[in-house]
Amino acid sequence: MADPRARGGGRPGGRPPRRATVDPARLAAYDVLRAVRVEDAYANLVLPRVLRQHGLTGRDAAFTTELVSGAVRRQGTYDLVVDACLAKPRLEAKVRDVLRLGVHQLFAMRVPTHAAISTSVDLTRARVGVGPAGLVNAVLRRVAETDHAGWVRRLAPDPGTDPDGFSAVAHAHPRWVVAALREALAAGGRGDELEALLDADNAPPRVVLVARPGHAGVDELLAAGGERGRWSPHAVELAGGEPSAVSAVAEGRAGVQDEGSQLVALALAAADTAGGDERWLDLCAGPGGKAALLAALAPAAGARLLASERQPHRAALVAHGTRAVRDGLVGVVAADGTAPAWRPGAFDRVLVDAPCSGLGALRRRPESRWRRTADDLDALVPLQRTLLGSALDATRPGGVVLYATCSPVLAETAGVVSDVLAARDDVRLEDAAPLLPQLADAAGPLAGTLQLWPHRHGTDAMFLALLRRG
Ligand SMILES: C[S@@+](CC[C@H](N)C(=O)[O-])C[C@H]1O[C@@H](n2cnc3c(N)ncnc32)[C@H](O)[C@@H]1O
Repeated sequence: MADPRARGGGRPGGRPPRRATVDPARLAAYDVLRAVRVEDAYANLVLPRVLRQHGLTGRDAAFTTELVSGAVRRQGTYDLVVDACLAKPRLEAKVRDVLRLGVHQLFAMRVPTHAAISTSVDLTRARVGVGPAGLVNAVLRRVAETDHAGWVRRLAPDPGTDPDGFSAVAHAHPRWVVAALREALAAGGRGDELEALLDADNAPPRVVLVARPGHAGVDELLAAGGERGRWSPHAVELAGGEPSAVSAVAEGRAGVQDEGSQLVALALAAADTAGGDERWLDLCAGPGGKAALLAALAPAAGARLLASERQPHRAALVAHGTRAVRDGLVGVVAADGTAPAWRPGAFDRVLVDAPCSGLGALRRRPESRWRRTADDLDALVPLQRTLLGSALDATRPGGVVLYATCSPVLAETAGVVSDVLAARDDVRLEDAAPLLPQLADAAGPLAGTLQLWPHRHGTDAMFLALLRRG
């Protein structure tokens, strides 16, 4: 990753100037971390705005993006390292932000040690004040005495006696997340893949576009520079650049969508529905990626989609995201899926892309692993059960419901499906594998369900279960 200071900011011989001004790439990175901390912002949402404010493009924008993503994603481990270098454990939050950015440059960005330290000191002066500059200098000098692996050896528990504790430090995931992912992998017979999964969570995902059928073709997207996706016939992995610069994306005929999410919509559309097939429902549609793909697919089946979402502002996002595929839409409504406004049995096929912990999408949401807690499941799982039950009620006999989560956590996947099946005698679980014959190695925790994995499929860890009303 190119360091902006390496291009004209330093003196010949590599020594940094004593009174350098801070480069905009690092100022921008700090500003994003501050927004994440103070405003509870999502790094990936706030980043484009901050890049624009600082006039950053190309390699400088890429530097800032990696700096932010890495520092936020690995903050748990970086904080341990920083704390081990402090005489007193208390640290002002602003200073911690600067140190997280400094540590990421030292450990993961191949920024020369002197540049990582001196720019962090300058950043402290510029954004925090002169006072803590000496502390930042001293801490980063200590951090730089050994590399990431050395610090993990020094700080992590023994992997033999505490494997989850070791992985939590080595791969910067909260311990409860490590335990939940280990359990989910083991349920599919993949207990030995934990390290690979945690590594994949720490690698920034490539940007994948979807060409919405009938409105854009894959060839049109390939012309923008990229290659075909691995699993979805509508996917193109963008080689680089801003997706919104692709005209089909700007016009809503294409969109940014992980292949796992594309497969969820494709699986629902591929299911056999004995009898009529005109009325499709997306019960939890916001912000609308899957609704847009379903609405693009529906006309070919002679169907139209109702997109429903509880939160009005997210329903508005669905309306915007589906503007180019309106011929496949009945409409977009803001409605609580647990108290439906439609009559029972009104739909032929229904998607429940349930609100979930999101632990399958950690690659693209750097801060989310540190915000979620195990207690979140206490509210999510009952809601997921209710939404799935409500979706089944909305489906006519013979129709299908696809239940999906962007989480592999067993309570949210196998647990919810098993509970709902046990509570009803008018539903059966069917084999979802034939819906996506191109997919390999995706057996889920219950027979017939599918589980995608970032380290295996290069997608988010989507879970899919196909249920049919009897
Ligand atoms: C995982 S997201 C759906 C993502 C969406 N399918 C897509 O592809 O863009 C879950 C959504 O469910 C919504 N939601 C939460 N509770 C709901 C409820 N009771 N009824 C309907 N939607 C709900 C959330 O606001 C959120 O937008």
